[in-house]
Amino acid sequence: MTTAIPPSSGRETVHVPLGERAYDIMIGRGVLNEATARIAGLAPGGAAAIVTDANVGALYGQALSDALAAAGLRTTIITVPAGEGSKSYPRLIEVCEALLAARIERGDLVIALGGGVIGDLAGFAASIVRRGLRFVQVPTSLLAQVDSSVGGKTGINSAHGKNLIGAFHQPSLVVADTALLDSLSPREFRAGYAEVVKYGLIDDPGFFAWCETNAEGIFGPGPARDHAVATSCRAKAAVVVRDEREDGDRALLNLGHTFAHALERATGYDGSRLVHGEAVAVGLALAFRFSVERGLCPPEDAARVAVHLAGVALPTRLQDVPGDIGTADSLVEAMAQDKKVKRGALTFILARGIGQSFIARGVEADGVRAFLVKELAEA
Ligand SMILES: NC(=O)c1ccc[n+]([C@@H]2O[C@H](COP(=O)([O-])OP(=O)(O)OC[C@H]3O[C@@H](n4cnc5c(N)ncnc54)[C@H](O)[C@@H]3O)[C@@H](O)[C@H]2O)c1
Ligand SMILES: O=C(O)C(=O)C[C@@H](O)[C@H](O)[C@H](O)COP(=O)(O)O
Ligand SMILES: [Zn+2]
Repeated sequence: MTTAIPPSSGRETVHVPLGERAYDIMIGRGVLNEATARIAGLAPGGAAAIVTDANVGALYGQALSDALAAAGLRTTIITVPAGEGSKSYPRLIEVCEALLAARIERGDLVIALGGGVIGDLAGFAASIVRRGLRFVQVPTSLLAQVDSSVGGKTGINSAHGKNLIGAFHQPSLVVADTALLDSLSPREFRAGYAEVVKYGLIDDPGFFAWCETNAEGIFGPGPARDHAVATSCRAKAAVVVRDEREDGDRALLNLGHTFAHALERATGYDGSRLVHGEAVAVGLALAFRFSVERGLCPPEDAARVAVHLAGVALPTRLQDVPGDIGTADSLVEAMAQDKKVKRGALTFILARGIGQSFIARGVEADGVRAFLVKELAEA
């Protein structure tokens, strides 16, 4: 069933001031409708290749293609299977070849229409085809609207680990139409919510408290949802502008991710067991408990984080991940490929409390292993 693009209502624009790579994030219910003219204006008389997955393409692909064609662009739709498995070498080759076959030129556009998988895959393809095509992010999952569509990290997975092959390539525009989230499954909505909560935990305790009070509203189609998306985008944009290529502060956005990525690798990127946002939820809870164990964080704060995440039915313990996730040794082994590793030493994002996260370099693997042994032994 094809779903029409909803009519426009209230909206907000967050600007990402990155010099010649600056762009806007348009946010709100129905904002895609009015954005099509703006997208077409980026490549007048040119072409747009819409890269999407089978689920999102069936819902919104044709409507977006028709709207862009009406605005004057020649359009092509490139569809890959839904799910993390598409962040792979074979799918990357497929998308690159399809872009070339469609004669997408340097002045044309790649449109990533989908969740974070599509944004990462299409963005990476855009960064390498003809040595760089411009791309527009049209994020359709909560996770993509609050996180992955902003900041220019693109890439695919390797058997060695998450996102190990990729490039920084900023989009030219991000269009986050919150009405598109109406068709997202409750499980995927929850997963995206973990990345929303992350911003509060990094440095905004007031936002975390607001999430605790407003979770129900955020999960529904109303102003709380739009506020959560806009606040998240503002928070991410501020960090990215300070440190575009993760030489320092940007690593804070990786709160929970050293654990999360190890778990995703341990589950073979099998979304039926664990999707990224769920892995992040476990990772956030672990990062806070690890911080408590190291005497950094009050136990009440770690408990509050876990209670909130579990309260919206997100996993918070290693035991919540279905199936075999290996041992403390194999998880630590996976962490050795983390991109934050420096001279072989692990880097973690730890916390002195809710909203007081910091970058901890040189964390000994033995301490992490002992912590994981203890966590795995919990009933
Ligand atoms: N680049 C970054 O900065 C960054 C940030 C966070 C996460 N990520 C990456 O993002 C990926 C996860 O993204 P995700 O959670 O969006 O997963 P996803 O792209 O797999 O989307 C989740 C599922 O929801 C479906 N879907 C998406 N939008 C829909 C809609 N509007 N209606 C119905 N179904 C819809 C998809 O088809 C898919 O089955 C991971 O690979 C993660 O590593 C990247
Ligand atoms: O944008 C960032 O920077 C992030 O860390 C956001 C994360 O939510 C996201 O999952 C990102 O892809 C992880 O980055 P990575 O460099 O660890 O792969
Ligand atoms: Zn993430």
